Amino acid sequence: MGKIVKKQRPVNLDLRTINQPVSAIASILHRISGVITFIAVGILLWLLGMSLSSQEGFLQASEIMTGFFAKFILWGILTALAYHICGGIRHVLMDFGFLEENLAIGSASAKVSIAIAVILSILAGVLLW
Ligand code: HEM
Repeated sequence: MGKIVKKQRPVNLDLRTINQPVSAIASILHRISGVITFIAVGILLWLLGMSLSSQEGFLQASEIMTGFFAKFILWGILTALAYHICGGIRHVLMDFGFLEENLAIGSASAKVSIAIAVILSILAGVLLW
């Protein structure tokens, strides 16, 4: 006997039209910040290699880092790293059972990690400019 399935089921797969809970936003940001951090490792190693190659290399790296665009990229990297670490610590605390895994704690800890990352991002901006 076939299953009885409602023909008009609610289907909404357009993520832009779904009101995402803060924990979902925190999760998406954690993935994006992880990918940015991964790309950043290459950029920072390239810069480190240049600065250690010779005296001229060091001056060249210093020169690159005085530009607004380079500072903006570095600020983005530091912001992504700050958020990734905050979100990562939240994950670790949940995994070890220090934070209860329920909706209220999940939402509150997501808000706290985003807020701390915003503060660290502002501090990174102050440090760079
Ligand atoms: C070079 C440094 C790092 C890079 C490139 C990096 C990159 C990534 C990437 C790409 C993911 C996968 C995200 C996903 O699939 O949703 C991830 C996950 C994760 N990262 Fe990092 N990460 C770095 C440092 C850190 C640090 C310092 C922490 C600790 C605070 C951390 C904690 C985590 C945790 C807990 C997860 C798993 C999250 C989950 O279960 O959804 N990561 N990382």
